[in-house]
Amino acid sequence: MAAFLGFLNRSYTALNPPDVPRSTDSPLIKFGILGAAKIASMALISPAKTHPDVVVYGIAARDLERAQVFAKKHGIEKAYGGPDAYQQLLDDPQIDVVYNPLPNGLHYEWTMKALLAGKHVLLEKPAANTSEETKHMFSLAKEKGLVLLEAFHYRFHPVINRVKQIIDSGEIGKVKSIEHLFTVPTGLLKSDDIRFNFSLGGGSLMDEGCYILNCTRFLIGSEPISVLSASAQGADKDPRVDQTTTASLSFPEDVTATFTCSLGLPPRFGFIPHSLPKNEFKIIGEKGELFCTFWIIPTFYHYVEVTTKDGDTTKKRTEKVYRPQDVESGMMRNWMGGEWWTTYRYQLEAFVDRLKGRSSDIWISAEDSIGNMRAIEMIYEKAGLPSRPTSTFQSPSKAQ
Ligand SMILES: NC(=O)C1=CN([C@@H]2O[C@H](COP(=O)(O)OP(=O)(O)OC[C@H]3O[C@@H](n4cnc5c(N)ncnc54)[C@H](OP(=O)(O)O)[C@@H]3O)[C@@H](O)[C@H]2O)C=CC1
Ligand SMILES: O=C1OC[C@@H](O)[C@H](O)[C@H]1O
Repeated sequence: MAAFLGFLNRSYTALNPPDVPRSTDSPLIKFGILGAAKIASMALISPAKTHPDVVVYGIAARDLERAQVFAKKHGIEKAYGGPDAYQQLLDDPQIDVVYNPLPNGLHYEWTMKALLAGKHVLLEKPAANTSEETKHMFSLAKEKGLVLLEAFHYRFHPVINRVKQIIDSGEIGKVKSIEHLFTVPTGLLKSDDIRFNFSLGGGSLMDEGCYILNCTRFLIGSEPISVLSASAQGADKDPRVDQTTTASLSFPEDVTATFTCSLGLPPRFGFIPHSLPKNEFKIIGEKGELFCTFWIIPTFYHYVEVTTKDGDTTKKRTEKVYRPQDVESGMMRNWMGGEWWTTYRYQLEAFVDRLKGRSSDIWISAEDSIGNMRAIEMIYEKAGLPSRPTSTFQSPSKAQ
């Protein structure tokens, strides 16, 4: 009962966060959003309400009415609409930071344009369609002295840092393998969803696989050496779009990572439907195992189960980690946070810290983002699928 009430309390507050007073010490950091994307509310607008230094100031949509409706709904001051709306938002001197939740295939063009306009960028995952594009974006950000972050929000939540801490402590022994599942049942996503559009950077590997690869590389602490096997089931409308991908990767020190990601997992035995999305991993070590579920939305629900064997004795314990202080000693010692803080709220805290020149020890570096896209490309190649198309945008910048 207490657990259920805790779940209700956390979920309610996470979805209806208290509006905190704006800071009067320094000018507010003004965010502008490119596109009235579904994820914008959860990933930025809601977290911004509880950050005293931040305001979401502008929204640009291809359709003016859409921008205005979105602005009214979320209390956003400025709405840009029409074919030039995105560039108009970038040209607004009031805006300090651009949030880019456009379809993956447009990440590169609009992040480059935002950086060229002198804006910091919070960029949705995956960073771009290719690793080359990812490299160019980070080179330009560096050249301009701007903050660019690929929004792998889960990395800023205490639970994944606690998992990393358990692994690094040696409690389950040397890691031998890691198995991931990140799937949604068939029918949850409509066939016209951007995730099924090849030129917009669709595919399960781009959408959910990018998280799996980022998490695996983080937990193992190295880059994959090779792809041992990879197979993809193409979507009905376009076989180049992987509806489901299964792959196995080899990492240094004989670690193997296996995963399945899916934008619509077909029914078991052809007729028993999967009712729930899955988001979980199991790490097998020489002395035990660690299982973690719903690491992508841990505020709402998750648990970590650690099983260790000592001779004939098996010990099992379950942890739930919502607060920075639950990550014993180290990494999150000085972090703000709370049980209802979402992954996105923790991410915004770290992003603003960077903008203010305070470097947090949890971050997604340029190398991390580039390495992730490389891993995606390696898997597509092994599965016999093309990488998602390169953008036609030509950057005038020398930082290539
Ligand atoms: N961090 C997270 O937890 C999540 C991240 N994402 C990522 O965020 C991004 C957006 O996802 P999501 O919010 O689900 O997507 P939506 O389809 O809701 O939003 C995409 C936006 O892109 C704009 N757009 C511009 N050009 C096109 C085009 N040719 N076709 C379609 N849309 C276009 C539209 O803006 P306009 O209003 O101008 O028409 C639209 O609002 C993706 O990169 C995805 O991977 C998605 C979900 C969760
Ligand atoms: O970023 C995301 O997180 C959750 C997924 O189910 C979704 O498709 C993806 O875009």
